[in-house]
Amino acid sequence: MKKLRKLQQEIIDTLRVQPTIDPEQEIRRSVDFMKNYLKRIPGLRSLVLGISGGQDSTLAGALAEMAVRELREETGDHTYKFIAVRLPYGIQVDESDAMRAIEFMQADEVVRVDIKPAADAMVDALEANGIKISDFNKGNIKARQRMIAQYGIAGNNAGIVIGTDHAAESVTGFYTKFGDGGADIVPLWRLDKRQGKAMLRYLNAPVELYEKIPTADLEDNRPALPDEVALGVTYDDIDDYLEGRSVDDDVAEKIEGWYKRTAHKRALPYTVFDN
Ligand SMILES: NC(=O)c1ccc[n+]([C@@H]2O[C@H](COP(=O)([O-])OP(=O)(O)OC[C@H]3O[C@@H](n4cnc5c(N)ncnc54)[C@H](O)[C@@H]3O)[C@@H](O)[C@H]2O)c1
Ligand SMILES: Nc1ncnc2c1ncn2[C@@H]1O[C@H](COP(=O)(O)O)[C@@H](O)[C@H]1O
Ligand SMILES: O=P(O)(O)OP(=O)(O)O
Ligand SMILES: [Mg+2]
Repeated sequence: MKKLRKLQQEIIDTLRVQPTIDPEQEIRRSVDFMKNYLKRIPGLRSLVLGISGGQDSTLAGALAEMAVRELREETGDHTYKFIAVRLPYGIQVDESDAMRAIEFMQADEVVRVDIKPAADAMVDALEANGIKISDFNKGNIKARQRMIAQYGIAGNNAGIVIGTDHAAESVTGFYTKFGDGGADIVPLWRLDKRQGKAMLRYLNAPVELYEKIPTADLEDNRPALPDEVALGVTYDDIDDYLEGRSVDDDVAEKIEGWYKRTAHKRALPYTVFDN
């Protein structure tokens, strides 16, 4: 068998990815993590998460709802809740998927905030100062607007914000820094894309939600652009790499290129003590 690349092993160790998982065990692990976190910090009462209609937020939302439901039953405290947040930029073409996801997870509360007015206002204000905002840059402003909305809701509900970052996104830094990357707890961290899929399958989630093509859907000019097109590498290859399988050298180099370029996203802001 081909020996693992040195950086591949380092990445696997850093992101704590397992080559295989037992979906039931990993569901329990994430749910217990969220329950314990809420129990340990006095005053916290809610979990807040944006639901896009994609795979990751469907999984994180279903696990969050399980966590608060179990907490309510175990403690008798009925103030624990999960708030699902719809954050369309105007009209979202796959709105029905998002609502199907919310129905599947049986969210306690649903809040809807259209991020378009705020995102557009920010772009206009910047452009009024002569700063030309590209469509790509605007995409990151949309993602940060979603973060702001979720923190506004958390602040009003003794809540914390859940992030959906997982190993297959973390390795390429495929998220907006302080946008969807801005969160308080990340219950899917350690899992790759197919492992998340296996967990949704175990939970009997609607197939169309976990077989859906992953997209950040941030750009006006390229709506629903598949992550795999933006990245130039498939999730199957990323998952193989993270599970310690051998992949073609050009694939490994692409993944490692993303990993190195996005190191700053996986770190706290740098200080004079950093190297
Ligand atoms: N497909 C889409 O629709 C779409 C649209 C926009 C963004 N995205 C994805 O979201 C992700 C976000 O894009 P991004 O990474 O360009 O933007 P980002 O905002 O997440 O990160 C870039 C910012 O990080 C900081 N930074 C950059 N290099 C740094 C360094 N070496 N040290 C410290 N800080 C540094 C700078 O502030 C820079 O503006 C990307 O993976 C992108 O592909 C997707
Ligand atoms: N349209 C959306 N509504 C609510 N929440 C959203 C929306 N788009 C993205 N999100 C949240 O951001 C993360 C990351 O999305 P990616 O597709 O991985 O870029 C997603 O899980 C939602 O929590
Ligand atoms: O984060 P989500 O829920 O939008 O899933 P995906 O990354 O698969 O689009
Ligand atoms: Mg998505």
